[in-house]
Amino acid sequence: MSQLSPGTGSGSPGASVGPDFPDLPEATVARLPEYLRALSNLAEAGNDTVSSEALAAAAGVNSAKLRKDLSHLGSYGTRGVGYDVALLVGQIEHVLGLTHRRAVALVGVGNLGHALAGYAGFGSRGFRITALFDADPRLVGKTINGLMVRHIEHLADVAVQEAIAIGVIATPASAAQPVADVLVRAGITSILNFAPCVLSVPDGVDVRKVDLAIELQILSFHEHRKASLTGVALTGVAQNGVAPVEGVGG
Ligand SMILES: NC(=O)c1ccc[n+]([C@@H]2O[C@H](COP(=O)([O-])OP(=O)(O)OC[C@H]3O[C@@H](n4cnc5c(N)ncnc54)[C@H](O)[C@@H]3O)[C@@H](O)[C@H]2O)c1
Repeated sequence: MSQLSPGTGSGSPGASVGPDFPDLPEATVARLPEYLRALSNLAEAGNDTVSSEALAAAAGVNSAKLRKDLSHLGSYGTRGVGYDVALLVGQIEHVLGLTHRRAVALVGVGNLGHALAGYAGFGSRGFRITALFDADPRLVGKTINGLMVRHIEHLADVAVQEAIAIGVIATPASAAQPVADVLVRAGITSILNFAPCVLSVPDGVDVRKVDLAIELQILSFHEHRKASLTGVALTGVAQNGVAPVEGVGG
């Protein structure tokens, strides 16, 4: 991992951000992993510095937003040079708590869980799946990617022994709440839920949800809107002989 230097960006006017960044907007936090991914690619390609415009383009955001986000970290870059890639990687890793790899437990090793357990790419991004659990006796004892599937009833003990930091739920929705309860009782306070349901958890437990169907439904909405705008424009041509407006539906 890179050297940490939070708040030491050149030109930082008094870098008021504290070590825990209590005032970092949630939307900024959500974009930091994108910046980190882009910076890692730039570093791999041999870049020592990067302009805000180039980094913004690589991360898919506008450069004013990127500069504002990075200013929260006390990172302002250097005029005419841009940002120091290694320094910025270190700052973002520090803010995201990625300076040591966190142990992740995956519950439910069916179709989705099996694919997640077999994915080798998490390691380079700060995580390692270290424990697999299922309730199906036909799966318990099997090995996936070098890890043995254990019965969910052993989760509490394993969570303590192996310092599990994050629990991932990939069970059917009907089992997700009881599994979340097991994770919470085991002292795990961060849960990533793939099951299509809302989990009820005590204060202090963070739940994030991944739902491809929701993403597809949002894209469907945009498709629907583009189609109806095109329809309106075409109708305009047919009825009025007026050319459709360019760039609709962006
Ligand atoms: N978020 C997404 O985009 C997305 C995409 C695909 C699937 N999913 C969801 O992911 C979940 C898993 O899908 P799948 O296709 O892998 O299902 P699956 O049926 O193949 O696998 C589910 C696994 O969970 C295990 N399980 C059931 N109850 C359990 C319990 N109490 N404790 C531990 N393990 C238990 C089962 O034995 C099984 O191995 C579903 O909720 C599905 O809707 C989400």
